Amino acid sequence: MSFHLTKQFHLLKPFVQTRNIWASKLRDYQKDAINECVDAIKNGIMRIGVSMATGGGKTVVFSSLIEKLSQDSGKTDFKTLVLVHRRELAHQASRTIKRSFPDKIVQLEMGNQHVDTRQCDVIIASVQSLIRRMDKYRKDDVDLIIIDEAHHAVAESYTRILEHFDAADKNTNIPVVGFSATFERADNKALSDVIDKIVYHRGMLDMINDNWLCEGKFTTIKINTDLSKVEKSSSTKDFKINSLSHVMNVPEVNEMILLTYLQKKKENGLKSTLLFGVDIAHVTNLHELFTAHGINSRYVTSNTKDEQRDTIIKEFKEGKIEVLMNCGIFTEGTDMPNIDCILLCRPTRSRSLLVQMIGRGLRLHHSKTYCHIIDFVDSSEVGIISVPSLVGIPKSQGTLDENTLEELEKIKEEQVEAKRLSMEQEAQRALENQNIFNENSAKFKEFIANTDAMDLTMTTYESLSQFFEQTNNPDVKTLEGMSYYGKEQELLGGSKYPWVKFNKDAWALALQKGHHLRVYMKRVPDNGITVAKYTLKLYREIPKFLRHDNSVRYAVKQILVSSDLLDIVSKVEEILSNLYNEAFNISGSPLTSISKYSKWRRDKASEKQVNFVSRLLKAELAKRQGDFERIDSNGIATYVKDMNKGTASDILFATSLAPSYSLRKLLKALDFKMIKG
Ligand SMILES: Nc1ncnc2c1ncn2[C@@H]1O[C@H](COP(=O)(O)OP(=O)(O)OP(=O)(O)O)[C@@H](O)[C@H]1O
Repeated sequence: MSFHLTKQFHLLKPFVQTRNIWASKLRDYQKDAINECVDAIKNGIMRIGVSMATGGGKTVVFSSLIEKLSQDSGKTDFKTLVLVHRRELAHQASRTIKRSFPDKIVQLEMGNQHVDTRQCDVIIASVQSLIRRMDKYRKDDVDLIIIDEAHHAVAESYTRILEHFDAADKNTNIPVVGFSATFERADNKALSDVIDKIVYHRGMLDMINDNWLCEGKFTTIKINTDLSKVEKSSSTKDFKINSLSHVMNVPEVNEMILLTYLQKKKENGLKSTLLFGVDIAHVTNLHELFTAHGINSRYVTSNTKDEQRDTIIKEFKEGKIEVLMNCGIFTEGTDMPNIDCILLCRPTRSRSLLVQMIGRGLRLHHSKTYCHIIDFVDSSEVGIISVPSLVGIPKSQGTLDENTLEELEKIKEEQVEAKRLSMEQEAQRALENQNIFNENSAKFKEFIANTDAMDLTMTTYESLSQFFEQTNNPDVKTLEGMSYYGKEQELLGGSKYPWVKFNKDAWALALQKGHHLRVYMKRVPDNGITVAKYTLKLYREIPKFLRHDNSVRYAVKQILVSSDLLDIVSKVEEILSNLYNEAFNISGSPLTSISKYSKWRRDKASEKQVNFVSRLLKAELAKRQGDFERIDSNGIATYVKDMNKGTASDILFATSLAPSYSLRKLLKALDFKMIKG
């Protein structure tokens, strides 16, 4: 009985308005959608999808598509199966087809209604009923299958039905056309088991811009709940209703919903509000609360009898009910265009559910300019599809208040732009860092090469007098016969460079950018006597981004070991001139800048330095109260007040290497000074 369109697709003609009473009224985009379907089928793409925002008139479109394909088939007994998954959708489809094509025989396969296959043009079947009555149908009984709200079509029951009619794969001979507002969020892989191509898409914003849908104003209200612990269903991944109800159906949240409604009603003169609650208990509690505050509200749940439900819907449409509450009933296929406010009190992780809920309010109606959509979101927003996330705003920046979809799109664009900018900046920074890295590692390599070279080209002074001649050190003669300590004081402490003693047998000289030289003295036995052995080391501070391990701050290079401090000192001279001229790429004669006699060192210490040194000294004094007799915080204050920049930077440098030693020494010196008066 089935008419195999694939064999006759060339017979399909572009859609033209025919005898249907709606045809003259079909909107342009609806005609386009029909033509796209016809074209695809003509080209042998038999399992197709039409994506159209809620309220776009999918029922109207598929009614006309049925008529079109039926006419083109030339068959007098062309039969269409429309698959729906809920009562409202079945009735809506039935109404629309009958109204559009009054001479078509439309029958329902649902509940206690049964189709007479011999004399029916359109079978509207609820999936749940049809699956139990499949024996009644032969596989070629139908010529076209329409799936309403096709994002559900991946469910097993749909597949079984499609298999029964030999329409479960792309080689099907009969077209399968799915309609949905939310294809994009369905599991693509799974959806592709049922649909091969989405041939037409028209989104919510396009429809609003073209005035086919009413503008929404979105407000988010943060409520003090934590949904992160709410259990999730393993199949739908949405919150489990029981668990969600525990968190949402609490007096504080319900009161917040009431107060928000009252406030918005006052501001906007709301007349017809649709509220989505979590479960029957939630809706009942809210109903009680709203009624107690004089609000004319009713509710519909799965327990409400069909007749009663129809009466409530009728009264609501007539404006007799202010707030209509429901849980899971009015999500799809509800056509109540007068809705001017939606209270989303049922947080969801399902994008399609949110789209469907919002869609109820966006139908055009003479009584409203906007539909106010109020979204109650928890503070964590973990995985919740809230209104901002719906339009691609990852996480709402604060809350929304009366934002239109267009504004939300702008917010999204701004965020995308900000993200793009920050990515660009990051890329730029990364590039700069890379350059610095390259430059630094080049410098570092060069530096290492230079220090190696220095080692090789090091001038070894044959004698002290040769050193004195070459360094013009006037103090030379007094060194003879001095103790280690005396020599150190003379050659390092008395040097023209600001060496600091940062530990008992250790001195350091700051170079630049954290790089410094250190001289360590070790007493070693030599032919029965103890002699000093000095080691000169270069500490090169590793740039932070080059550090593999945060505890390793310096690259250390041993430069010279000698028992003669003068060797060390002359080597230092050489290193300094090499370093400052080459490795650090400083032109001119920068050596004076680290000289103890540089002018900058005599300037008064900055306030920051004064405060910092003062804090360090006071903290050290507090730790070692008993060690000093006279020095106190007043003494410290007097000392730091007159401190110059050179001294301050020496103290800070020494304490950066060994925090306590130099502070203790300084306190001791100050204490001594105080005793002396
Ligand atoms: N061409 C048209 N002329 C007049 N009214 C139309 C037209 N198309 C759609 N409508 C009306 O727009 C409303 C929404 O249509 P319909 O219910 O078919 O949309 P839908 O896309 O199926 O929505 P939902 O996804 O919410 O079920 C209905 O009231 C319908 O009568």
